[in-house]
Amino acid sequence: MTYGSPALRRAVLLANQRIPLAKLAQLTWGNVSGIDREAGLYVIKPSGVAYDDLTEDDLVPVDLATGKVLDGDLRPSVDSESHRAFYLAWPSIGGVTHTHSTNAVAFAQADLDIPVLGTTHADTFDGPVPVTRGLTPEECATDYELNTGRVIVERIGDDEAAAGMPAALVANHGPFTWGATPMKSVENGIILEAVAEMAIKTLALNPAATTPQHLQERHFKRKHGPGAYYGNPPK
Ligand SMILES: O=C(CO)[C@@H](O)[C@H](O)COP(=O)(O)O
Repeated sequence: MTYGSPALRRAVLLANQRIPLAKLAQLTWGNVSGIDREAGLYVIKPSGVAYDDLTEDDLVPVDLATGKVLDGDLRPSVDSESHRAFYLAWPSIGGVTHTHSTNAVAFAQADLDIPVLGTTHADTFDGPVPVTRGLTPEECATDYELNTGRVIVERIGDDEAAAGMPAALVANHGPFTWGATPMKSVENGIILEAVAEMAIKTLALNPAATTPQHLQERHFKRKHGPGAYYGNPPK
């Protein structure tokens, strides 16, 4: 029995192959998954496999409820449990991406939210892209990857909030992004890296740079619809 439809496997393969094309990761420092909620599973990039060598058959099917591998000899990405935490928390998402893209990781390592410094950011993210709290020693010692996902869910909030803020930075680690499809989650990773680089350059030119709230909201609602959620969960 093959777990995960050919269409899902194709979508997840193409999304993973977009990571090196968009220069979001060195080596295999990134992974994408996609979910089939009816089947109660998601498929994810296998751990350590080069993007160039990746095939649809290599993708690892994982049981959503238990996190157990359903078939095959390859290990799922080490971040599988983080992906699973998002699928369990947010029913609307269909894909998750994790990368180590340089500028987003710089903000995660600096323990800084990515501020809204222009409409490029506001078009996609409804406020500053948050950095999470650090994991406690206990959270690091047990269920590390699941707890990594949990601190993001804790910081972002419910399904509606996750739609308005499809990204977060894990403190001292790096970005996770999500979306309605696997490819959308990668595209949100591409946008995140772009606005992180723009923010670093903007703040280097003018440390006092800001964007008026009314302009931020206009652009976010223009992109997401007038009724779209706006207002990143308060710290
Ligand atoms: O976050 C990390 C390591 O810090 C991971 O994303 C790895 O960089 C990729 O691991 P695999 O997906 O190959 O297991």
